[in-house]
Amino acid sequence: MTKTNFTITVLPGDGIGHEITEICLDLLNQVVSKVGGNQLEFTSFAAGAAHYKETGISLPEEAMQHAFNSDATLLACMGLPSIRYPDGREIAPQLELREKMDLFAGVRPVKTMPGLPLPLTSDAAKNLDFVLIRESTEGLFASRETFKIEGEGESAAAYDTQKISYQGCKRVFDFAFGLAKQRKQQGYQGKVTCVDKANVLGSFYFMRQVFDERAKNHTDITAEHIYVDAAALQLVAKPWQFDVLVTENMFGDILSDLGAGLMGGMGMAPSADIGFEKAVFQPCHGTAPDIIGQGKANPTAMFLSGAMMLDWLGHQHNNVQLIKAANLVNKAVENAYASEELLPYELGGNSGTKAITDKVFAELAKL
Ligand SMILES: NC(=O)c1ccc[n+]([C@@H]2O[C@H](COP(=O)([O-])OP(=O)(O)OC[C@H]3O[C@@H](n4cnc5c(N)ncnc54)[C@H](O)[C@@H]3O)[C@@H](O)[C@H]2O)c1
Ligand SMILES: CC(C)[C@H](C(=O)O)[C@@H](O)C(=O)O
Repeated sequence: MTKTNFTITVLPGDGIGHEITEICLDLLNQVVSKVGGNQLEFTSFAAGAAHYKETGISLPEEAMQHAFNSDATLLACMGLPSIRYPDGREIAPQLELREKMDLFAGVRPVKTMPGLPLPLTSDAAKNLDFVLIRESTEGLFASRETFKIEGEGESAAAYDTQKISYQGCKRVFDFAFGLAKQRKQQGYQGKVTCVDKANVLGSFYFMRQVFDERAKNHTDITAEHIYVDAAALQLVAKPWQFDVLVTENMFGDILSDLGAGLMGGMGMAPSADIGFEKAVFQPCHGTAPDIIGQGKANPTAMFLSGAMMLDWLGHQHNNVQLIKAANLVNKAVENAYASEELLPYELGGNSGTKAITDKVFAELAKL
């Protein structure tokens, strides 16, 4: 029997997370009841930098357990630059979730919305549609808790060590090829581009060899490599050449913000961290300390992350209504921007949280 009741762990986090979470839950409830047949049960937990400041704990065990046992987790954003662990690093429990739940594929779509004045003005750039897959459990982030400083004073040196494992590469490359295959059936190029720095670092040469080995199992998909510096150039010069990009954790962190820039800002960029069974959905953006409490937070990335969650749940459970609900959210957002009535603050306009939310709900009601 098809599953119809879904438990969702909700982590509003810090900063603008509190301004975009409730409205996203309202949107998801509305769209799910519109298509009928399913129910979402949300349970919210405090976690993040402010919670750490108050309690000394960034991610309560109860929240972690709930995330492990629920059908999916929806997270807004966490971290505040003024709140840090004693070693100077910021509070970032989203990294713990990715690692402990083995969410190795950070899926970060770059899809532009017609109707927005984007930084790249060529016609091709107005219709970007590619996906960056960020390996999310190892890479340079792997040593974040064990970094060391050797020596003292002017002879001190700090070391972070990158980890690129065979298994870590294999699973994320297979995921990328699988996604390219699915997309090819929908008319996309059928291409995976591995982004590395194999001209300088042995760990990336190792990663490239695993990529080439996995590519042999997917001969219907074009496999290519690009160095990360060249990728940064090409993402600005001709981003439409890409279909699926796959890369190391830190490179993916950086390039996905570049991708957000192509879409019109952080408020437009959704993401999903996906493992073999579990997944966490959250916008790419942070807590935006510069705009907290001003009504300027763009909820679009959160809405689209919620849609990614519905789509993932739909495919996991063979539930066509949830896939339909995801498509409706995507369409409502697209129509909202296509109206040319919205211009988010990040693009120099004055459409804030309320204006964007009202427009998306109005467009959803018409579908
Ligand atoms: N996934 C996450 O939870 C996540 C991601 C990035 C940064 N962070 C944390 O957030 C804090 C701030 O980091 P930052 O300033 O480097 O990145 P940020 O993404 O919070 O902000 C970068 C810029 O984008 C704008 N912005 C971001 N989201 C927006 C939205 N939805 N609507 C409108 N404008 C938006 C901000 O106002 C700011 O000018 C830090 O503590 C950082 O560690 C968390
Ligand atoms: C805040 C930070 C820990 C996080 C990351 O580096 O993964 C963020 O930049 C992201 O892109 O999700």
